[in-house]
Amino acid sequence: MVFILLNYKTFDEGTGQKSVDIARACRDVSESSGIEIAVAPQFADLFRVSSSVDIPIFAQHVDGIGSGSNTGQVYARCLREAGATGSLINHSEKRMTLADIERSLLSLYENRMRSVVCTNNVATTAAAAALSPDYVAIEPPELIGTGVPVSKANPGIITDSVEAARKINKKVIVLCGAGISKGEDLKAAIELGAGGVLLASGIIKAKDPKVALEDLVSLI
Ligand SMILES: O=C(CO)COP(=O)(O)O
Repeated sequence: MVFILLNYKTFDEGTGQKSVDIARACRDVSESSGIEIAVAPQFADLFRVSSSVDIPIFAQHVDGIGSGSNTGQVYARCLREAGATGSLINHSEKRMTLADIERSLLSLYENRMRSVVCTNNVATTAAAAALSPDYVAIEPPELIGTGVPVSKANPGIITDSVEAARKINKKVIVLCGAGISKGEDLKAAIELGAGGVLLASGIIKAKDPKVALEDLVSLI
């Protein structure tokens, strides 16, 4: 089953009430297409979105900490209480050490939440797969936010990542991201062996996000 995860980053177009409007567009397109579309709004919008729209909601980051003296850190249980059912870990814009990635993953397992570990190349994909997250998302940093789709600019990084992850842990699903926005980008990603995509600006900053989402799923 194809999985689409929409990362809101800190774009104004997905901040505050707009986070709910975009989540509603995702729900509508998910219902009409039958494709799972999840959203990753900012922390402070998680509860707002989960209170309004019934789709899978991810945080953009989680720390591997528990209850206690951890001011300013992001606690998995609090994310779950806010309505999140999963989290990104190690996004290129929020890099972590391997040890911290593992701790964050453990905090998600403990709270029965889904995990997406982002990676920047084939070697880090293999390392992430060894930690058994639900998904690894390969995103070449140089293509993020460019509108140039990874599935066209660097298809080899997707096929090599899928192969590397499969060798280490067959259960891990590989997503890809960076520059994905069109139906042809998603179709190419699936043909290259990805289980779905992680994307942001092409939808969040589109004039009409719902129309952009309809295009994204149109060839699946
Ligand atoms: O970083 C990304 C998603 O997490 C990709 O961003 P863009 O879709 O804007 O290239």
